[in-house]
Amino acid sequence: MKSFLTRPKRKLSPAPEAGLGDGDEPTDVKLALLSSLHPAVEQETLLDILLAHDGCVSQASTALQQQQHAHISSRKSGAIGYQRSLKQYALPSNDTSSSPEKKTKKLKSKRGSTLHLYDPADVAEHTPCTIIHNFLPAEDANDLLRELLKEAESFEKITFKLFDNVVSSPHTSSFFVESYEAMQTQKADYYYNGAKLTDVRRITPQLAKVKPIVQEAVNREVQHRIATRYPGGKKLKYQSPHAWVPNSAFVNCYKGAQESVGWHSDQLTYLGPRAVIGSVSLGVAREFRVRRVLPKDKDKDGNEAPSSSSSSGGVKTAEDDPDAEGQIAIHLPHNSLLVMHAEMQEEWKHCIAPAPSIDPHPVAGVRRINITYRDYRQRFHPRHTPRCRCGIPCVLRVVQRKRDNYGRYFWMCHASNVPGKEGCSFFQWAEFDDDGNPIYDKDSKEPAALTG
Ligand SMILES: O=C(O)CCC(=O)C(=O)O
Ligand SMILES: [Fe+2]
Repeated sequence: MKSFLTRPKRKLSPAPEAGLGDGDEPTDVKLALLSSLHPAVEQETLLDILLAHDGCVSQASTALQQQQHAHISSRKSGAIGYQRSLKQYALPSNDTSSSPEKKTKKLKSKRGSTLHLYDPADVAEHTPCTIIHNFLPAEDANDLLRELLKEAESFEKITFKLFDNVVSSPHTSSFFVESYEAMQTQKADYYYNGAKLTDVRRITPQLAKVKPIVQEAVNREVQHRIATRYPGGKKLKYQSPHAWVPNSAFVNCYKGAQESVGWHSDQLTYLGPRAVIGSVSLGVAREFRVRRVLPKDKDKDGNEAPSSSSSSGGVKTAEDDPDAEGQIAIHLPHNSLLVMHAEMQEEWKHCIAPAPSIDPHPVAGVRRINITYRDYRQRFHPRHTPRCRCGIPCVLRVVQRKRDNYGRYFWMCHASNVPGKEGCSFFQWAEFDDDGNPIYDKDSKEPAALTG
């Protein structure tokens, strides 16, 4: 059984008012105590409940008495999409000593563990994302799914260079834009992993129909997040103050349990800093894993840690330690909208992990379709951004892994990812105004007349 937490042994913090087993005892001792009080309940369930009560054995025990043991202990193994909330384990409480902030801290996943989230409230609280289930009218979701499954028949794998090898991502994808002109521009001007896209398509009728619905929901979620979770109820520094208006969509297809996408942050080169992305899932439910990127000065061998995010479509690299702070798995069922908020790409990485097994979907079979609607900003058109000595537009990255200059953006050569090309050592710090508009130095072309 895959419970919402899989973890190594850990120690829980003492509860504010410690009773029997509510102090600083190791988790194993607390579990043994709880187990002796509730011998019929599975260990995993007991640990879940213990965590939901901040390690307080007496509260966990009371909660267990109040719940129907049969219901809890008969939970079956991790069928993806099974709706479960951390809150179901928590007693209603007037306890002002346990602030939401404190709970977030304690429920966070730890090194080597995965926190599995199903409930939208848990996703909003523990990750930089929000999720809306049953997002579209059921028939619209199926129409979109059918349309994109047909498109996906001719999708191809993305190929890129990792160290000295040319590798391809173990899933297929294509890029959809709104006009014929945009298709031409995409093919001519834009670089992804150092190469130009050859497969750029015109937005399909169903993708176009769903776009305004996604737009409205994402803007609503962004405003809600700003008001409820950001310091002072204000947008983040460098986050755009304008409404999010998607003008393109990457569509991914995962055929079968083994197709996946490796750990990465999405490229900010054309989205700008603090980008927001609206991601629709259709077909087979899969796990979307996220993990916070921790800055560090040296790796375990004492070498300087590499400094930048990897780009979209990348796979696990030597710089990645996916277990550094544990992982969070967000379950993405058919017809859900996941909003990746402004703090996501700079501070977190994400992936679609290969699945041990999947539940086939009545329309999609073993396939999952994912659409990421994106807002390509005019000011980040490659005609405006710095070019390196190879003569191609630079990639925008952010310092994620080093404490020095942590969170600073920079432009660098894109070509080192191009199969067959070496690239140059071009580097330039990127400057933005408070709203994330690029400030280029006086000698560069200043896109002053542009908005967005
Ligand atoms: O399939 C997904 O849900 C995520 C895809 C993704 O991360 C990407 O396209 O950058
Ligand atoms: Fe991504």
